[in-house]
Amino acid sequence: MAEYEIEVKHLSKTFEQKGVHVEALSDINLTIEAGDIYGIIGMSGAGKSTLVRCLNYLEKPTDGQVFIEGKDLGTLSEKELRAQRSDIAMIFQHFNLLMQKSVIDNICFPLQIHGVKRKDAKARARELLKTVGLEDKEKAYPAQLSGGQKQRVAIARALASDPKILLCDEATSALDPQTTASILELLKSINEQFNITIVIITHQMSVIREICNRVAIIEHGELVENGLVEDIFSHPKSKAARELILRDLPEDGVKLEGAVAEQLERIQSDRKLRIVFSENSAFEPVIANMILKFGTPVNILRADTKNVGGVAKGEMILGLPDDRHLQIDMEEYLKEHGLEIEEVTGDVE
Ligand SMILES: Nc1ncnc2c1ncn2[C@@H]1O[C@H](COP(=O)(O)OP(=O)(O)OP(=O)(O)O)[C@@H](O)[C@H]1O
Repeated sequence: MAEYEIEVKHLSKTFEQKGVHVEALSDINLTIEAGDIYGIIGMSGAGKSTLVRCLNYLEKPTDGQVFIEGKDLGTLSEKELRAQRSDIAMIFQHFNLLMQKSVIDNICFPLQIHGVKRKDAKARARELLKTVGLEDKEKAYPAQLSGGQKQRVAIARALASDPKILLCDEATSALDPQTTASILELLKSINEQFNITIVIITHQMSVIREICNRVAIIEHGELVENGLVEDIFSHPKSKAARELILRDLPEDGVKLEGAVAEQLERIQSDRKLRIVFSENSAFEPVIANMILKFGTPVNILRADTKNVGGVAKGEMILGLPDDRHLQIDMEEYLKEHGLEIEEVTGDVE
C-alpha cells in the first residue's frame, strides 16, 4: 500500500506561447491521502487548473513528479497512462455533457467505449442515476435539465469507471448557492460511501469550508500554505489565505457557527496595518485622501518617529473599519499610492 494516494514532488510547469514564457506552476509539493477531500484554492490565474491537469498527466509537468498510489506517472507508457487514468475521473464547471445524447446514454457512453456491453452499461448507469438522485431523468436530454441536474449526470458518468480519485475543477462555480450546497453534499456522500479521494479546485473558500478536510493555497503558481482546513481557518499564516477567508465571508443574514465563526470575526474586526515611512514619504496626504475617498474614518492606533542613523524613520499603525470589502480596498489603495504596508497581528500596546 502506498503511503499517499497522490504525491506531487517539486512540480513545475511552464508554457511557451509565441515566444512568451509563462511559469504557471513552480516547485509544488503536496500529498493527498486516500479518503481525503482535498481543496486547492487560489485566485483566477493562480495555476489551479494546470495543477489538476498535471495530476492525471493531461498536462505533462516541465519538472518534478506526480505519484498516484506510489506510481510515478512520468515513467508510464502512453498505454499504461491511459489505464491509470481510468482510476482518475474528472468533472468540470460546464459539465461537458454530450448534448445530442440522453442522460442514460451520456453515462453509458464511456462504459461502452471501454467494451462494456450495452445491457450491462445500462444497468450500471441506472444504479448511478439512483446514487445521484436522478432515476426519473434517464430519458431526458441535457438541455432539459437544470445546472445542478447536469452536474449530477456528470458525476454519475465520472463514477461509471469506478475511479479511486475524483478531480473536480470549479464544479460548483456555475451554480447558485443552494444548488452548490446540494452538489457538495452529494460529493461528500460519494466520498464516504465509495471511499473515493476527492480533489476540489475552487476559488471559493466557502466550498473548502463546507467539505474539505485539507487545503492547499496557490498564488502566482506557488503553494503558499497547506494543511488542515480548521488550522488554516483559525490561524491563516499567508496573506493569500487571509484574503480568501475575508472575501468569502457570508452575505448578511447567513449565520456561521462555532470556531470558524469566531475566527472569521476575529480576522474581520482585527485588521490592523503598519505603515513604515521615511522622512520623505508623503504618507499623510495619502491617508487623508483615502479617508475622503472611502468616506470612512480609520483609527490611528500608534504613530512613532525614531531617528535611525540620522534618518527619521517612522511607523504608523492603522485600525481599519470592520467592513471586509472596505479593508481590502483600503489596503489596495495604500499600496497603489506607494506606501509600504504590512499587516499587524496581535494587540497594539
Ligand atoms: N496552454 C497554455 N498556454 C499558455 N499559457 C497557459 C496555458 N494554460 C494556462 N496558461 C497560463 O498559466 C497560468 C495559470 O493558469 P490556470 O488556468 O492554471 O489558472 P487557474 O488558477 O486555474 O485560473 P482560472 O481560475 O482563471 O481558470 C495563467 O497565466 C495562464 O494564462
